[in-house]
Amino acid sequence: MNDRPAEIVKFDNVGLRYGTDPEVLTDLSFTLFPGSFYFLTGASGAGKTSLLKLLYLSQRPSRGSIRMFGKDMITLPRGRLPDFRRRMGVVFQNFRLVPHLSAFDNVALPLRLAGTDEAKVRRSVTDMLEWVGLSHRMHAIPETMSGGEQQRTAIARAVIARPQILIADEPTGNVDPEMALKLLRLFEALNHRVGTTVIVATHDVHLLKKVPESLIMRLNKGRLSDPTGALRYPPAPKSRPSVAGGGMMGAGTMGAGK
Ligand SMILES: Nc1ncnc2c1ncn2[C@@H]1O[C@H](COP(=O)(O)OP(=O)(O)OP(=O)(O)O)[C@@H](O)[C@H]1O
Repeated sequence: MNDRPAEIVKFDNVGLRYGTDPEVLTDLSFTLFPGSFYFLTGASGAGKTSLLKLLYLSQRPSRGSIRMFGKDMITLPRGRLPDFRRRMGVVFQNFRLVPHLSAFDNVALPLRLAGTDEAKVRRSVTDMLEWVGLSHRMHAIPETMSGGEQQRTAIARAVIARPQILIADEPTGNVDPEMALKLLRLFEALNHRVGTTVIVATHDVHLLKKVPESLIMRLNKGRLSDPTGALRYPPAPKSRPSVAGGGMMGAGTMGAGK
């Protein structure tokens, strides 16, 4: 009935150093549960981006154990990484949109890479761009788009393939407070309606209050300030209504536009 693992991420005594430098992440042990909403916070240089890189598998830890989706990521052969990356949506701090592709083609990328039928790609991407309030900008290339439009395109691309986990690095760093709130509502909608686990790194403490049910992980110089991991931990994931049929694609707008 439910093929999701009880936990989506489990770190045990993870450490990370770059080259021969001192560790930038030390003794990280925590669990992320499916369907929960996490903020990762801490001062600049605390290690937020480094922790997210471990999560989206672009960096291997120097020590410790990382399990994701019920599998050991440390011993996973490199060739299997793409399978696992496909389950993740990543919003990078600097968007990383493909500069010569339109908003439409950027958002379509994950579906096309997965070999999705083109008619379905067209339908899904059109729906998704509507969902993020960008129908009128679908043919625009990134350099002609505002920061907020690029950010929403990046978010649409991250969620189009309905990832099991959304990993977002300072996703509101480049937009005004009104847009920041709008984007946060998009993440909440994804979390509520699709059941995606969300982790958002931010140093903006005001954002934390905007999602009352979120769980807060605080990094301090590479350590989680609560040694047990995420603060205000849930004993178990909250149950979410199951998503039938089109799920997010069929959900119409989710408050992204106005
Ligand atoms: N590729 C790298 N090589 C060497 N050191 C690095 C590398 N990436 C990050 N660091 C160092 O690791 C530490 C943590 O950096 P990280 O970018 O993870 O922090 P952060 O909390 O995301 O900071 P910010 O909020 O400013 O983005 C910093 O001291 C940084 O200089």
